[in-house]
Amino acid sequence: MPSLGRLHLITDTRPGRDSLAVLRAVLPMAGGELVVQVRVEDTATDREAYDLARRVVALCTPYAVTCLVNDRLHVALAAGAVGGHVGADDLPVEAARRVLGPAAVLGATAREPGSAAEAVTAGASYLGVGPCHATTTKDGLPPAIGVPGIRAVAEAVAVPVIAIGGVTAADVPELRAAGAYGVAVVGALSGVADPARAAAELIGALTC
Ligand SMILES: Cc1ncc(COP(=O)(O)OP(=O)(O)O)c(N)n1
Ligand SMILES: Cc1nc(C(=O)O)sc1CCOP(=O)(O)O
Ligand SMILES: [Mg+2]
Repeated sequence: MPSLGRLHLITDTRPGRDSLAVLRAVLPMAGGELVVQVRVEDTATDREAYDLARRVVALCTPYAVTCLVNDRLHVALAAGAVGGHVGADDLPVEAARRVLGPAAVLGATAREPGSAAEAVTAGASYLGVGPCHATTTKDGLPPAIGVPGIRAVAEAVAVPVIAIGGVTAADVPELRAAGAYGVAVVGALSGVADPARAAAELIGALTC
């Protein structure tokens, strides 16, 4: 598996957001620490997901930035992404690994140590763990697990733990101390006045 970046930028396709503008701003300063996850609303068509993923892959390739696709692994393969991310409502991790193949990056969502260990056994190369804090970006999430919840999972697995859910640069020192390898964010980069500066702050905190 290619080495994994520590800052995962998840595309924000909510109305009024411009995920490609955010990406264009962040890419030139992010270097190898950036991973971009193409995530579209459940109501988006596969064609819309594919078109966005193709554009994201095209933007990421000159910077050698890893591009993943959330949920829709056929879109990941078709668009030339390096891998995908699955959760409880998506293909099981073991099936996702079969679809993507042994070399792909495969992320899985885990919210507690037991399912985290199972996901790793089934073939996950990293875990997205959360929600760390409350967030308005996504509906229907369980209660926040906080830094202790992130620590519990990080102590249970040997793959990178990516903390997600309401994460900001200010949270990063505590998350790293708890064993998180990196963070995945939507709001901390989308909808801020200066995404490049926000990304620099996050990467600085993740790599110091
Ligand atoms: C890095 C990362 N962690 C968790 C998630 C959430 O995935 P999932 O539980 O499948 O929910 P959706 O994102 O599909 O709504 C993620 N996407 N990325
Ligand atoms: C897409 C997603 N999944 C989560 C989970 O806990 O599974 S939290 C989340 C949204 C993350 O956005 P923000 O950084 O704006 O809080
Ligand atoms: Mg999912």
